[in-house]
Amino acid sequence: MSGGEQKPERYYVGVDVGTGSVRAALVDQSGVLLAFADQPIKNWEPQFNHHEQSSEDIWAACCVVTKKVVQGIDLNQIRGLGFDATCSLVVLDKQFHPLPVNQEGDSHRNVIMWLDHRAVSQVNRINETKHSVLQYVGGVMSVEMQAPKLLWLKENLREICWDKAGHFFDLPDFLSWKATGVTARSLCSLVCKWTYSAEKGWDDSFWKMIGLEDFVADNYSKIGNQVLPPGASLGNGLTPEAARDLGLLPGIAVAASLIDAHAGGLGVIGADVRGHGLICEGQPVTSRLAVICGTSSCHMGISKDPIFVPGVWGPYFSAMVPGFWLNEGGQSVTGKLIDHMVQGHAAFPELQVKATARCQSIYAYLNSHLDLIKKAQPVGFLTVDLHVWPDFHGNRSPLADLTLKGMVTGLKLSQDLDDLAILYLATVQAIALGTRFIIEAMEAAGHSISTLFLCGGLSKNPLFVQMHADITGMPVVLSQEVESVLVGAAVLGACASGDFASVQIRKTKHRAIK
Ligand SMILES: Nc1ncnc2c1ncn2[C@@H]1O[C@H](COP(=O)(O)OP(=O)(O)O)[C@@H](O)[C@H]1O
Ligand SMILES: O=C(CO)[C@H](O)[C@H](O)COP(=O)(O)O
Repeated sequence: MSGGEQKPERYYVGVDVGTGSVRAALVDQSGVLLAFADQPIKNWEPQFNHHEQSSEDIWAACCVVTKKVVQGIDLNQIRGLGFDATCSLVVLDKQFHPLPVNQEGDSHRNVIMWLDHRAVSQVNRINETKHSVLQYVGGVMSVEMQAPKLLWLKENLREICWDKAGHFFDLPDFLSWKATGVTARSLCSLVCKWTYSAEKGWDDSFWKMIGLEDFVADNYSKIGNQVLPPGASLGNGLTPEAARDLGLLPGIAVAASLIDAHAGGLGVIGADVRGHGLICEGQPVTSRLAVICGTSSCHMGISKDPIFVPGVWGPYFSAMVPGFWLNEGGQSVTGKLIDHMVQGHAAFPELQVKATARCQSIYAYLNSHLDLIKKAQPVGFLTVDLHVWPDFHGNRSPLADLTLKGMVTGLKLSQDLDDLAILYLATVQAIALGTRFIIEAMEAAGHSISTLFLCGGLSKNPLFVQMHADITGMPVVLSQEVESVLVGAAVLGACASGDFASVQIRKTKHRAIK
C-alpha cells in the first residue's frame, strides 16, 4: 500500500439468537456497530411447560438478518463471523437431519428450549444422586440444563428420537456447526449447561449414575468430544453452502460460540467508566456484575478463585472471561413476566390504543403514565399496598426451586389503566428485588459487588434500569452501544480471524445511572 493510503476497513458479523428473535450486526474493528437487523423466530408451546423451536427456522432467520447487515459492503472486507444463542437443546439424527422432540412426531420442532420445564422428574432424580458435578451448578441442577432434558428424551421418545439421534447440540454450537460443518463444541456451552469440566473433561460416573451411560460408551461423540474455547477458529471457516445461505464469502473465519448471556457479559463487564465518579473505578473487574436482561435475566459475576454460591450456577472456569471463574445467577422470566402481566390485564387494549395514538411503545406510555399519577411523590409510593412475587416460572437463583409460583397481593376490584400501570411497576420492582436477593447470596459467599452493568432488551426500559439502581443501591452502567450482546458475538468473529488476540474484556464507552 502506498504512503497515505488507508488500509481497507475490516468488518465482523455477530449473530445473536435470543428467545423471541434473531439479531445480526456488522461491527468494525473498534467495536462500533454499523448495521443492525432483526427477525422474529417461532416458538411452540404444545403443552404447558413444553417449549419448542425449529433449528431450520432459526437458521433461516440467521440468514435473513446476516444478508441485511452486509448489504452494500465489499464482502472481501468481512473477516469473521461469531454466534451467540440461548442454551436450547437441538436434536439431529446421524445424517444431521432434525428429529422430533415431541409426542406428535413433528421433526420440524427439534429444539427443546432453555425455558422448557418438562424434565422435572428427571432433574429431581439427578439431584438426588448428590453427584460431585452438582457442586459446580450451585449445588442443585436446574431443569433448564441439558442432562435432565436428555434423560427425558431417552425415557419418553425412545423410538422416534433417542435411538435415532446422532447429535445433541447446544444451540450456539449448532449454529457454528451449521456454518462450518465442524462439530466441536464451545467450552462455554459444555461447562455451563452440560457438566463438562474445563480442567477434568467429562465425568463418566455422572452419566452412568443418571442412566445416560450411552454417552460414555461412544466416547461422548453425540454430545461433544472436541472442545474449543469461545473465539477459536473452526475448521476451514464458512462452508460454500453456508456462505450461500448467509450471503457471505466461503472461507471467512467462524468462531466457537458463546451462550447469549455470556456474550453480553463479555460485551459490557470491561467498560471504561472513568470520569463518572463510580465506586468501581480503579477497582478490579470482579467488583462488577453484568446483568443481561431479555426474556430472562442472567447475573454474571467473575472471580480469580472459585466461589461456591448455593443456588447460583457455577463456579465455571474460563466460561466467559478467560482465566476467571464465573458465577451465573438468574431469573427465568423477567421480560416475559412483564409482557405477561401487561398483556393479560383487562386494560391492555386501551393501553395499546393510547400508546399507538402517541406513537409510543406500550412501555414508554406506561412509564409516562406512572409519572403522571405519582404526582409529587416518589414512584415507589404507588406500590405500598401492591406486591408481586415474580417466580411465575420457578426460582432459578438463589432458591433454585422450580416448584415456586408467582403471587400478587393487594389487588382491588378496579381494572383501569392506573391499575395496569401500578401492577407493571410492582412487577418491575419485584424483578429488581430478585436481583438484590441474588447479589446478597453472591456477597454472602465471597463476591464483593459494587456496580451493575446492564444490557439486553429490558435495559432499554428506563424504569427497569432505575428500579435496579434504587433497589440494589448500586449504580447501573449502560453501554453507549445498546446491542452489547451482538458486539460480544462479533468479537468472537474478530478473534477467529486472528485480528483480535483473544476474547479480551471490551473497554467500551458507557454512561452511568445512579
Ligand atoms: N424499548 C423497550 N422498552 C421496554 N422493554 C423492552 C424494549 N425492548 C425490549 N423490551 C423487552 O425486553 C424483552 C426482550 O428482550 P430481548 O433482549 O430482545 O429478548 P431475547 O434475547 O430473550 O429474545 C421483552 O420482554 C421486551 O418487552
Ligand atoms: O440460561 C441461559 C443463559 O445461561 C439462557 O440462554 C438465557 O437465560 C436465555 O436468554 P434470553 O433471556 O436472552 O432469551
